[in-house]
Amino acid sequence: MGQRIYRIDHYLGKEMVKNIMILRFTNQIFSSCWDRNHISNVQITFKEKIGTEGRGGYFDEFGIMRDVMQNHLFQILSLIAMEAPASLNAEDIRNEKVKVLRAVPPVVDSEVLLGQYGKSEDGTLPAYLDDDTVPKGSKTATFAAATFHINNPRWQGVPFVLKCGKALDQQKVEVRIQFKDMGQSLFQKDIAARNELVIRVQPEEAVYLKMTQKLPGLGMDTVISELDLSYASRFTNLSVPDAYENLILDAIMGEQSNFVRSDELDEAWRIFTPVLHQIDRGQVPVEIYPYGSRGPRHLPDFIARFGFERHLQPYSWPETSQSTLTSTTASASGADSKL
Ligand SMILES: NC(=O)C1=CN([C@@H]2O[C@H](COP(=O)(O)OP(=O)(O)OC[C@H]3O[C@@H](n4cnc5c(N)ncnc54)[C@H](OP(=O)(O)O)[C@@H]3O)[C@@H](O)[C@H]2O)C=CC1
Ligand SMILES: O=C1O[C@H](COP(=O)(O)O)[C@@H](O)[C@H](O)[C@H]1O
Repeated sequence: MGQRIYRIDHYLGKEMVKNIMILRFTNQIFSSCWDRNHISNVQITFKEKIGTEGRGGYFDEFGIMRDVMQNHLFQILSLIAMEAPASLNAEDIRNEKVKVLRAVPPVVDSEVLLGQYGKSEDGTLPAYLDDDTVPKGSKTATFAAATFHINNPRWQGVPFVLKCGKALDQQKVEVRIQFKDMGQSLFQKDIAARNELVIRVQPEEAVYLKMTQKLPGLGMDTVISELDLSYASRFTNLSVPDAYENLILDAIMGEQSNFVRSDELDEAWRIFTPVLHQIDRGQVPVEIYPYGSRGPRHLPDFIARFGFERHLQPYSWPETSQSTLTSTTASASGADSKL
């Protein structure tokens, strides 16, 4: 075996990424349903509101798949999908991450959707090609969605959809685990929405579990609600360290579990390289999307193709609890609340 090198990936220093192993391996409620029998699909999403804004020269050589997906999002995928390591030792953790990546076949072009941002709908925000540092006529993707399959007993048949893009409608990084339908007819599907576990990496770290409840009142109406752990309200006297703060401390302490080992990188490149070469040769179409939108027009169809279902009932989250109960339930049911 050649000499192993270790690479920094600042996403491994983020608080909520470090929380993934704890969430998975200390909570029976999640540990026991973390598999193909319970989970329909997993979405790992990175969205930035700003475009390249003068950094296009650097970005254009690589594109969004190399810039964000192959590294940051793939590290998150490994932590979500790996088996429990034998110990918390750095090598044991990375052995499991490599093992799960070895079960992932190379991504194929028919399961990739690319986009490049154009001007905003109202024409006020610039297109990628308006960035002076971007080569004229560049076809580099600023948005990518791609689906990965893990051929092992835990994950066979569960698509992992990774999405990342610049100049979108929102700023967020999250993992959204969508559970399967209940599979019974006591309550109709339109009122028994799928459970979703959302791990919001940033901004405002949170873990929430979306679930169906009875809407308070005399009837049997339902509402999509959430079990919510928002860091800012739960841990009022603690601060969340910056990713680099965590990693610099790890480096000083000789703690290597949050650094990427070279064989993990080899596996990630094995999975990405064939399609990246096709993209570099211009063989994968790149759709223009407006600055500030959700991304390419075909995105909803793309994620639906891999099993993601939006709730049929609208969902709204009360920023402050109690006093908003009336308006939340009213908007969720679409009915006039009598509370
Ligand atoms: N603790 C907290 O701070 C909590 C905050 N909230 C907030 O409440 C809001 C709503 O919650 P959320 O769980 O996101 O619920 P939503 O019901 O809004 O679901 C969002 C999901 O639906 C997708 N989606 C959005 N629009 C479309 C569309 N037109 N077609 C297909 N898919 C679509 C999103 O994709 P994409 O990701 O690509 O946009 C995302 O995966 C969020 O702002 C959230 O942060 C909720 C619960 C707890
Ligand atoms: O490595 C990179 O990450 C940033 C996003 O990092 P974040 O900590 O702000 O989420 C991204 O903007 C940049 O293009 C990429 O090179």
